[in-house]
Amino acid sequence: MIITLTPNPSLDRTLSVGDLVRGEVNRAVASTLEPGGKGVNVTRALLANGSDSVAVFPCGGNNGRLMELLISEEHVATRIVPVASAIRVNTAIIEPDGTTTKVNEAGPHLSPAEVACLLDTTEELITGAGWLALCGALPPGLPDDFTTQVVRRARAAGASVAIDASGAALRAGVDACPQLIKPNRTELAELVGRDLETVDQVCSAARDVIREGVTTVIVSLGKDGALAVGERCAIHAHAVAPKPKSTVGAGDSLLAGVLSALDSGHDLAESLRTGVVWGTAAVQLPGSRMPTPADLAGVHATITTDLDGSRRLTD
Ligand SMILES: Nc1ncnc2c1ncn2[C@@H]1O[C@H](COP(=O)(O)OP(=O)(O)O)[C@@H](O)[C@H]1O
Ligand SMILES: O=P(O)(O)OC[C@H]1O[C@](O)(COP(=O)(O)O)[C@@H](O)[C@@H]1O
Repeated sequence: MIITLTPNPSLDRTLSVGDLVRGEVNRAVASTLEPGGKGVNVTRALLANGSDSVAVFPCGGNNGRLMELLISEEHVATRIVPVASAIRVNTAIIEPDGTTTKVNEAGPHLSPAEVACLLDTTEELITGAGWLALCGALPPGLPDDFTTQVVRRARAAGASVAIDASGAALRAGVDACPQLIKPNRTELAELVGRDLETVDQVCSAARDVIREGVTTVIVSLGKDGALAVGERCAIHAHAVAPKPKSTVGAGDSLLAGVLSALDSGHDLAESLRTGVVWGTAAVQLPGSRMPTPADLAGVHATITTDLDGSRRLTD
């Protein structure tokens, strides 16, 4: 069982446009509205592929009512913590060449009582679960050490912890030594405080984080695939997306695939391969739709431990 915690969920509006012109009226040629937020997406992907998962998140306001409706239409298993303020709407604008511009709202202020309820609800569910995935930005006003508190409670309950966050929240999470983090290249560069241009530089940054007490670092690299780095290994997996439609949710799908395989007892290489298949399948779906087994069937990932360290990364 994999529990996800999304402290700042969202309604995800994805708009496909012709070439985006700043300062002009741009007409959408297609649009989607989906329940979102990183952990919510991880649970959506897991459930769509037969893995057990429950999404924990705060939900309030008119946006929250719509979120609950969309979530129930998709039969997503949830433990919702009711809050007074409205959850956010995040907008992604996709141009014909795939360029994606995201505008993410800050999200609601949660009261101390609401934060305590979110922590207690999560703690109650993780007892007996294999993994807790703590995913996405923190809403305003939530202390950065929220991440640290979550990791400590999960470990005390015997669950392994995966974090997909950025900035100060990721820093605080790393300080509590989770089993796994899933930064993209930009997030890892921010964490270690230096630019990462090559495979070797990414591996060396991941090893710095591992020396701090994280067991595994999965670095998502867009069209370059993903790297898994552990204390004694570095593995690269890659798959081609011939017809990319939307990268929104690809990182969440990748993390879901990795956790699904790890939770089923697979080794790190097979788990990375699974994650890259799930991430690449998500890229070929509109909006933040999560892949089903039929979507995964056509994707084949290659995997290697013979890394081309000097290779410059493209994304
Ligand atoms: N254009 C693409 N072509 C093929 N695979 C992709 C592409 N973009 C993303 N992916 C796959 O999805 C995964 C997650 O995407 P990425 O954009 O790196 O994550 P994030 O959304 O967290 O920044 C990648 O590791 C890769 O496997
Ligand atoms: O919590 P953040 O960092 O603002 O990100 C939230 C957004 O990320 C998403 O989970 C998509 O994430 P990825 O594209 O990284 O997989 C959206 O559903 C959501 O709008």
